[in-house]
Amino acid sequence: MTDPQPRSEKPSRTSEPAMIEAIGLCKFYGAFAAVNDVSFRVNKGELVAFLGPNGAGKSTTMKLLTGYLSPSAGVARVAGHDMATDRLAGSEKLGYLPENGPLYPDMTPHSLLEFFADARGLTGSKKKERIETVIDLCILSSVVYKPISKLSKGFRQRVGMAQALLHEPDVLIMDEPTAGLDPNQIAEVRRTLRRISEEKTILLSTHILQEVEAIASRVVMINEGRLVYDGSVKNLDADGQGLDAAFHRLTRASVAET
Ligand SMILES: Nc1ncnc2c1ncn2[C@@H]1O[C@H](COP(=O)(O)OP(=O)(O)OP(=O)(O)O)[C@@H](O)[C@H]1O
Repeated sequence: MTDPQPRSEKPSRTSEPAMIEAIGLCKFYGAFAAVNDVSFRVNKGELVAFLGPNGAGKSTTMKLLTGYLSPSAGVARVAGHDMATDRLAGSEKLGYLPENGPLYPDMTPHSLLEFFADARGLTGSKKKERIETVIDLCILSSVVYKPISKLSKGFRQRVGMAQALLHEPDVLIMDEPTAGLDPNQIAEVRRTLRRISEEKTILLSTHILQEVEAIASRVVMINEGRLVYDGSVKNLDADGQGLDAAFHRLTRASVAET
């Protein structure tokens, strides 16, 4: 089988420590491999886009990295902590925005943030200050006392982001933070991401290739559970045909071989 991986360019921050590491990660459901021997790292300060078609295994990989699922084989590390054996320590450094945003639709953004602040052990003035900071950062002040169930998808995503940022994590893993948003909301989420990416290490999955060009420094791509690209955005489009064409080529490779 030919190797469709043009891993031709080194990430720009190779000297920085790895904050997210997937090492030979596998997740099997019966005989089906949702994630198959996936290895990559995200170094401190990088914003890496995680791409792949529907069903490629992005959410499963992210759940393995966050310790939400345990791997069938391999190791997931966040800030050096093995998420299978040292999840609590890793979780202190990690903010996670799951695919469908925050739960608890009957709560308001404020009560949800209070709930998570309590769960994170934040108290007193620190708790108040962190809640105010993430409300400002994610531009939530106009909806802070409305039930989450009544908020637009864009605001719900931002509530999820605020929750993920509450404990000042160094690392963010975000599963499709712009899914289902209109162009204005996407622009707003992008601005928020740019603001926070100055200080954080971020892995985010997306289907939107323009998103990648707009915000990411590097791309990791999977297809049918396997890594098919790990390199710069620039190199992904080395032949000048555009990112759509590159995505198509890389994610059709294994289909063509079967
Ligand atoms: N609990 C499960 N049991 C069996 N199969 C599963 C389970 N969870 C996921 N899968 C399968 O694993 C594969 C990868 O799913 P995953 O949700 O990780 O893909 P994805 O890349 O995030 O897709 P999308 O872009 O549509 O969200 C899919 O074929 C999915 O049906």
